[in-house]
Amino acid sequence: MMKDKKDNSINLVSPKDFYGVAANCGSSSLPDMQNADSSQIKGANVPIMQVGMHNFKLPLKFISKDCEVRELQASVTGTVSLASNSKGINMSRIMRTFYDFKERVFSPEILSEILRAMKKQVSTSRAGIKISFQYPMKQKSLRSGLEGWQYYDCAYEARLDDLDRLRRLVHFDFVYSSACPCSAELSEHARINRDIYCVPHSQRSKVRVSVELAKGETLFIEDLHAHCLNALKTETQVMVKREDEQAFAELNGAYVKFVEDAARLIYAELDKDSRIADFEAACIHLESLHSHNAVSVICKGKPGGFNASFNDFSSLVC
Ligand SMILES: Nc1nc2c(ncn2[C@@H]2O[C@H](COP(=O)(O)OP(=O)(O)OP(=O)(O)O)[C@@H](O)[C@H]2O)c(=O)[nH]1
Repeated sequence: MMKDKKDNSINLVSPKDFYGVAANCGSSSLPDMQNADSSQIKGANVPIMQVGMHNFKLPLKFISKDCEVRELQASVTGTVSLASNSKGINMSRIMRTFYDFKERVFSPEILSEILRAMKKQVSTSRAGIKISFQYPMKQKSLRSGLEGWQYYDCAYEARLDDLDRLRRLVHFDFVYSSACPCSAELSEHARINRDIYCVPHSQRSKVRVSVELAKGETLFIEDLHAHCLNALKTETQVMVKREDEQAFAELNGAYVKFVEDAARLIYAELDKDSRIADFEAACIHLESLHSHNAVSVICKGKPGGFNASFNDFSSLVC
């Protein structure tokens, strides 16, 4: 629809003309504000650390440890650096570059190819990408022999810096039950000394494990799940009959844990895996005793790696 300047009437552009105009224009003859000269920069003419797209969604293929390919919904965030004197980036090129890979099977390995293509297409010195997805795994019940699907919040992340150094990270959330060791002791004390029956407090808890892969190494989601289960034992259950519930109660009795214990148990597990160059684990226990949560963060402490910078845990609440 175009406004006729003379008599203020509105000219309706016919569909033929509309597409004709569009076909003749092409984006090359359209204004290109993102590539305007530095006189068009508003505010301070300084570099920008990250600029790009957050949370665009598309179906992607992921491969399991037993080589099964699954199509899952993914949410992608891709950003690049922007130098001073540059007004803006060609924003669509981040998504268009990513779409060039959309038929590929995704694992941490492919991210470096995508980042190199992003740096080239957007002519930038740094690039970063994070692909978040929910990964399904079958969980066997503790005693009844049944099974059910459990979904895990995961993400593959990678960054390519100015010197083309690559960091590849895998993030994995593991939800578990934490029975309090102090409450367990106090309950036993009341039973033995005053014949009082008590139930120690326990609560749903979560650990977000972020691991940096060693150069040339890979890790499957199933590997991180195995590490968390070996460390914490009391994963929340899917298919539960009474015999499974009794088994779960026994498991919690055998593996009581403070939020400090959870962090150190995960540390001990991840520290053994040579495929992991660095890691951070953030734990949150949604306390049923308190009106607040108990939290902890632990990291391997590789120089220049995760430094357990202050975590406000807001993104961790189950
Ligand atoms: N840089 C930038 N672009 C934005 C922003 N918000 C919306 N856009 C739009 O992103 C759209 C796509 O940008 P481009 O990738 O440059 O589109 P294009 O110029 O047709 O793509 P090329 O042909 O690759 O140059 C443009 O219409 C921008 O106006 C923003 O905050 N920053």
